[in-house]
Amino acid sequence: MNFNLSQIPVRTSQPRVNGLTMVMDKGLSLSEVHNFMEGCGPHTDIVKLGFGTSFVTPKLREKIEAYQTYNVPLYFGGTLFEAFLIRNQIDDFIAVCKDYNITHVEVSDGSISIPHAEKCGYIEKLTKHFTVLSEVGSKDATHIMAPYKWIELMRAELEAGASYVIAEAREAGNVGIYRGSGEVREGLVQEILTQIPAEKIIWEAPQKAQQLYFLELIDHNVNLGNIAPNEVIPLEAMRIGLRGDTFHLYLNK
Ligand SMILES: O=C(O)[C@H](CS(=O)(=O)O)OP(=O)(O)O
Repeated sequence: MNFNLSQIPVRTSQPRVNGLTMVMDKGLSLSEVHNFMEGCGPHTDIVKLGFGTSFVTPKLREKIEAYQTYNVPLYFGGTLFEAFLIRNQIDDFIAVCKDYNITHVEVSDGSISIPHAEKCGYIEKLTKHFTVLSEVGSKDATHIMAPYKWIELMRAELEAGASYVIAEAREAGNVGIYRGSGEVREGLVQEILTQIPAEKIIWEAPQKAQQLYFLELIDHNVNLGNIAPNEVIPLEAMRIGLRGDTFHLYLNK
């Protein structure tokens, strides 16, 4: 930290296993990656190259290598996994990830329907090669799942070998664990937490109010995802009580 300030809650340290900040990169250029890492590397634990952006991003290899020089694990968005899967190209997906020395993959079914046993089979298969993050929740706002179902799917995916389960929200934070307005489905979240350890869940929380909800509900070391690159430092300050929204959380009254 840059100077001494008392009553700052202790953050887990990198490489973190909880307290993760997962960032969604939707197409930063090579030089922007270097700038981003210079400014936010100590507070960025994992980077998702969003949806199919990797297919069209110029200098992809150099960009991935750049992240790797900063020791930040990265993975292709779940949509890209689904794009390979629906084209019967899962072995090509594995080959591409290996070719780029990618260590993490996301297994999701947000845009397509996969029988759950089959999804768990992909998780199992991919854990032989990579650290797997699996995602629960649909990108279709009309697809509402009961809390018991979320719990059942999350539990099965962790048992299949996923290191974390990601709770779907999309880039806007308006589906999955949120209502269309962005409001948290609080009953759902709280019920999930009765059965699934918080350290094993990455909550997609692109909006500040959503991040704040989880910081207050769990703690400052909650795993949060789909954070925009320019929101990494503000989130880090908010985690430790240095933003108005959390200012009083850690002060001895
Ligand atoms: O990166 C992806 O594939 C998508 C992007 S968004 O969240 O739908 O905007 O996310 P994912 O949660 O990884 O499926």
